[in-house]
Amino acid sequence: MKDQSTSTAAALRRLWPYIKPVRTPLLLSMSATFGAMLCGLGIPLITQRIVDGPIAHRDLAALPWLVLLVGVLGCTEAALFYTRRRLIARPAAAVEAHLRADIYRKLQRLPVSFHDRYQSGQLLSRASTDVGTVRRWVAFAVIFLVVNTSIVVVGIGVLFWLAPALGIVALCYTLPLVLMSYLFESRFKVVARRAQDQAGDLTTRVEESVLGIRVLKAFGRGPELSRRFAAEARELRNTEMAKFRIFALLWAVLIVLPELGIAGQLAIGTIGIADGTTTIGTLVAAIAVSAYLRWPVDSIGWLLAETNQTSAATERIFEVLDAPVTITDPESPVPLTTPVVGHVRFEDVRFAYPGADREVLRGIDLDLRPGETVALVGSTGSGKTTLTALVPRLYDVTSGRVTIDGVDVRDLRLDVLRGTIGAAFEEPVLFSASVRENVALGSADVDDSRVREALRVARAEEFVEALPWGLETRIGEQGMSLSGGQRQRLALARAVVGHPAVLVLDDPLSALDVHTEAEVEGALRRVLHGVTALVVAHRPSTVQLADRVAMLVDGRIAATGTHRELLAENAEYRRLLSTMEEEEEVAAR
Ligand SMILES: Nc1ncnc2c1ncn2[C@@H]1O[C@H](COP(=O)(O)OP(=O)(O)OP(=O)(O)O)[C@@H](O)[C@H]1O
Repeated sequence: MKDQSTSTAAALRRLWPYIKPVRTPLLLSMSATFGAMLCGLGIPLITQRIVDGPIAHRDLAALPWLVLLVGVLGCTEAALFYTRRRLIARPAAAVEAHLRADIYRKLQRLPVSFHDRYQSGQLLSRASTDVGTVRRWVAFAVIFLVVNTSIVVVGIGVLFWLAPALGIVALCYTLPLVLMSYLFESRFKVVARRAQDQAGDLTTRVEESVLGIRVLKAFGRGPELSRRFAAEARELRNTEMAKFRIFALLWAVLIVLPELGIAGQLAIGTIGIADGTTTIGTLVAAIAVSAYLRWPVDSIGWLLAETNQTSAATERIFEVLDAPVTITDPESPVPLTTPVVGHVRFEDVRFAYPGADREVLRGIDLDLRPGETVALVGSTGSGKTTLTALVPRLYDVTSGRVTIDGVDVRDLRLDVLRGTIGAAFEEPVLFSASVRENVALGSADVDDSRVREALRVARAEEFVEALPWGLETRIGEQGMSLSGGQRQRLALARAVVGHPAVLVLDDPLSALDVHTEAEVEGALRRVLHGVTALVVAHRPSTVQLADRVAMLVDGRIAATGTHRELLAENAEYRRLLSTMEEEEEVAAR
């Protein structure tokens, strides 16, 4: 139990940098709550005075003052509770906003290898559900945990002051109750974490199904996926049920023990009255105090469970915030001489994905002369995409180096490197934003004329102008649907908008029909003009656009040369090309 409370406390301590800036309103809110609860606790004591004074002596002289005092205490209690709410809203929202911003910023900085490891649903639930859990804890649970525990201590002190025997009875049920709630909350923490993970998995499943709805429909996999989803949802339900069972047991204990305690106090108090050692007013006050303490005592178990859930959420949030950012700016960046020439070299480059025991690239030497377009071909899984990803440092080489104009890409500031390179990927991702924003994403500080120029180069200007709001038309998931070719051309425009010296393109012609391919090919021809480009080619037509071809076999460059040279001299290249042609024919059918 000790270990667990230590780890809960350690996890929650991590929140201190977020809570520190709002500690003053938080403490004021806590004090207001404590003051309000003290007012509530004062009312039974006045009741004692009324019972033992005006009622016992049938003398109403003091009654108006005592009643007025009850009224004043009641109003103060209400005013303080109001103040608590007013004070806490802003700091709790600030903690939530600060955490969320940090997670988002960190997710942007984390390398692609981190995102490979985590499912997007898991990350989404950390940035939304877990952060929400922390906000609720700051706004409510932590305040009431401190205040209610203090009020229980003060209340039991009052009972001892009224009649020690009644105080002992209260202690007898309060201590086991707190102990039991500790036991239950430790079980609850494990189940709560499992439920959070399962909810994350379920979110991923929904997200994937929505994003891949075309594939699922095309292959008629909907019913099967629904069955799998139902099975996972059932698992989550079972975990939630286990959570509720633990909670139900906790509540049963929370109810039965105080009731038994009040029964004991009634018995002992009544005997005291019969003996003349206690007054009726004292017994009434003691029962009222015990009744008033019911909620604070009952709530401790629940608040501890909330605290545990928050600690689990905090651990998950910090798994992201603590993840190492492995691809960073160098300590002493080397500048690129301007204008950038765009001479790209791969020198004995080796690469293995993190955690993989097999190297994907095993000693790549490739020289891309300034302004040259090199097509990268190779059988599926030979490492073409991986090789292109090393240029903008989406991954870092395991050994060897990639240079631009003689400078190792790891010695360049990341913004300089990525400003020098334009990239487009096999799947042209569009964001829910206007055409202009989607294209301008390719470079910082581009104006409309640059966006239009990029659209012109990528042969996208005409269809963009035909969109209902032109450049302002919202596209992406929540906007207008575009055809495959239109998406590819926007992705190309995005790649060239910053006038990059180097382009890395992961087959921008794949997955296009013949007509669209011709359109994008035209665009590509213009895009490639005057820049150094490394283009992954899955189709013979892409190969034709290149000055030179490099063939990847088994993690090494097996041959380089012009398309004609390789066709004439290299049997393996001929074989590869005919496979590519066959695949293209199958795709066209
Ligand atoms: N994120 C990743 N983590 C671990 N292994 C990966 C990752 N991405 C790719 N791989 C593996 O690295 C190898 C090379 O993949 P890569 O995508 O670079 O090949 P490719 O030549 O571009 O293939 P294709 O022509 O099918 O697009 C494959 O065996 C693949 O399974």
